[in-house]
Amino acid sequence: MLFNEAINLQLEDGEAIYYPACFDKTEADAYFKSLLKNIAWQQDSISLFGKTHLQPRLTALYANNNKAYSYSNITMYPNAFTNELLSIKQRIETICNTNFTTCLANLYRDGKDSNGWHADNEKELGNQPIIASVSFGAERRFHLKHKTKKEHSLKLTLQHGSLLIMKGKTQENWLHQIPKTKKKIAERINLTFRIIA
Ligand SMILES: O=C(O)CCC(=O)C(=O)O
Ligand SMILES: [Fe+2]
Repeated sequence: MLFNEAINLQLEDGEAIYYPACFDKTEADAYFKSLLKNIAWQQDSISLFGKTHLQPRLTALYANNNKAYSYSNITMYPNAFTNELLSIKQRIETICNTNFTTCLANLYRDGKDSNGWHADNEKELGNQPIIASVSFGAERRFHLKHKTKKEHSLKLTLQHGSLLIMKGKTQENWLHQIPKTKKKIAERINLTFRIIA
């Protein structure tokens, strides 16, 4: 595989590009290990359909401003970026030609952890947001489906050290999820860089 090969996922009414090897194995191994230890992981409760549940994964928010991020009835307040997150941010900013303000980190502890169907369409993200999603650790399946054109859907495996960029009308027209899996799998860290201005 070419280093930093870019694969355009050719989304109908959207735009997504996948870089299977944005970080090489040595870098990705090191980032995984230290992010697991150093991120301020927490498990929040969310309200869905009038019921309160613990979120099926751990999360943390980092930013270079003090703007909160609210979704599923929770409001997260940011920590200041660590040097490590800043170095990851810098790498993907060069690729995306974009300056990100905020990083939402997700830790999927095992196959029972997940992220249900959603679009990242909160109003603080603005119109046609660009979201850059970095994966370290165990590989997980990522599903995309068009909101109205049922024949358009896509499944891919997000690899250790990969980058997935979603932009344009993707959040307007598509939903995405990380489904649970019965496979015995290890932890996965995902970092989604966003702009909250
Ligand atoms: O874990 C992932 O790859 C997806 C995370 C995600 O969709 C989100 O945080 O909005
Ligand atoms: Fe998302």
